[in-house]
Amino acid sequence: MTSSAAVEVRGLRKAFDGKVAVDGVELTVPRGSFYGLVGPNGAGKTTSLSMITGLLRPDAGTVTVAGHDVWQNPYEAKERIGILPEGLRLFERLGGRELLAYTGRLRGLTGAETDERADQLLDVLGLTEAADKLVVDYSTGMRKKIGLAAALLHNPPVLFLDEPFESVDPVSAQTIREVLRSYTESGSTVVFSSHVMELVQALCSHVAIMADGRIVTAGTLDDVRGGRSLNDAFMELVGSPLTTGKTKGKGALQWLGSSSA
Ligand SMILES: Nc1ncnc2c1ncn2[C@@H]1O[C@H](COP(=O)(O)OP(=O)(O)OP(=O)(O)O)[C@@H](O)[C@H]1O
Repeated sequence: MTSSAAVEVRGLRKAFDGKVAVDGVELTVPRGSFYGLVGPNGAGKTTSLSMITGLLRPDAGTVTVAGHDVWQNPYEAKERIGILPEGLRLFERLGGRELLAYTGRLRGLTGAETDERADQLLDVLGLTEAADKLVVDYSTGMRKKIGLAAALLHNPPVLFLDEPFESVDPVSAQTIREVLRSYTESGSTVVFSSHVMELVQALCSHVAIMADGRIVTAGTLDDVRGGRSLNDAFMELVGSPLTTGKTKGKGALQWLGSSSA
């Protein structure tokens, strides 16, 4: 792996019951980049991120994170990874602060270090008041935020986030953006998946567009956009079923609306 790459993915594949979900993904994520992974529903983003972070065993391919092979040397690799996965499972019967204390110890931090970092993260993410509330009683957005705090606690060099802004209120989203920006400016790397093109365009230095289990295009934001908005580039490369689907040109959905009832 080149020294400037935070993540190298080669020939990554996965099929479920014979149906290919990820079909030979190749990706190089430069160190210090803010890397967006976009693609339509079912494109294979979550499956790819799960394999890249060591949560799902690939059928084929290799992944290195910060120079460590995720599947050959999982401990070395996972020490360097922070992850906010899709459908995050949390210890529901712990309070937010307890969850961070537990995570800190799992990550090898001292109690004092964990407490200090946890206090700061709870404060910045607006969770101080809810710090002693059980996670089971958190809202969806609060769960995202406590999950993000847990992912950041050990200050990993590479952070993987699956839809980190989903269900998060605008004020918290702005805070998260600022936290992640300063995190990448200090040389750490963020890889995140999102459906919100404006957000990816505003935040990311690099983008990969994925469709049907493959990377359609990847590179710097400017290269991928090619002078257009990211949304236009996405639409051009991936297409909309209204213009490319089997009902195109046949007045798709003309029955919808103007109901007489
Ligand atoms: N555990 C599983 N068992 C069977 N099929 C699966 C499983 N996980 C994912 N798939 C299939 O793999 C394909 C890719 O799914 P994936 O969740 O990776 O897409 P995605 O790009 O993250 O989509 P979205 O944007 O909707 O979250 C889909 O066809 C999905 O049905």
